[in-house]
Amino acid sequence: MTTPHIQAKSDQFAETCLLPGDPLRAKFIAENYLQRAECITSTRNMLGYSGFYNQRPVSVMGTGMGMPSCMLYAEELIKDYGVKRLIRVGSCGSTDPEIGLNDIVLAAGASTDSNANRHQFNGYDYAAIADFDLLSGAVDVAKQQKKTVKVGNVFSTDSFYHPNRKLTAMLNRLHILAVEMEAAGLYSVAARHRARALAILTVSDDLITQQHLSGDERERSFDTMITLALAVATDSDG
Ligand SMILES: O=P(O)(O)O[C@H]1O[C@H](CO)[C@@H](O)[C@H]1O
Ligand SMILES: O=c1cc[nH]c(=O)[nH]1
Repeated sequence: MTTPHIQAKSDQFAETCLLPGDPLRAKFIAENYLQRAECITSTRNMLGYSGFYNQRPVSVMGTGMGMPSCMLYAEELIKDYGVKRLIRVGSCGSTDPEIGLNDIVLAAGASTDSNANRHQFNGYDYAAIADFDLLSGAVDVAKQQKKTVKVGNVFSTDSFYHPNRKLTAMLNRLHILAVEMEAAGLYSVAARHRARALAILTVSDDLITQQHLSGDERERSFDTMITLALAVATDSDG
């Protein structure tokens, strides 16, 4: 069975899927990290692949930018393709002076300026949180791999170019570590379907010092995050 947005056959996705916003980052991961990777969907150029890492099946698919796009793909992957673990591998802007370019943030929770979760929750405020097992698994794997990660709250925004000029300072006051555009929506979709989700993020923009990675680096670097996420994805306890 296909969906309007995914042309893969129903059995072609692994139970664990990495989800970068950028479909070309999905291609980069598939071609450089997976064994026997096969492109299984390209509808709207939203590339998705399945292959193996450490002999275990894993998929990777782009979600596009922003919550509406990410939530749509997450919903179809879970409901129509049986994906059970969704690990976002995204870029983010750091809002904490202790966190700089290329640092890794694990989004334990995701605050938001979006109404996307209120639509599902009668207008109430939903506390969007990562799956605890995936999160604690990622912390353990990071320790094994001797990688430093920061764990905390992030801010999922609908506006990359945010109208609030004081946003960074406001988020820092509430100890929010970074800004991105999908985690809050991904977490609510996963929770609604009793799937597991975690956002692992790499800092591409230091919003305090105004240092930025290039577009090419956002597509083709991030080895620290990718190898962490793949180890979590293929963890035998998963
Ligand atoms: O690098 P990705 O995963 O796309 O994530 C971040 O980058 C995009 C904005 O440049 C948004 O999707 C944001 O969440
Ligand atoms: O949403 C995002 C992603 C990367 N960098 C940002 O500043 N914001």
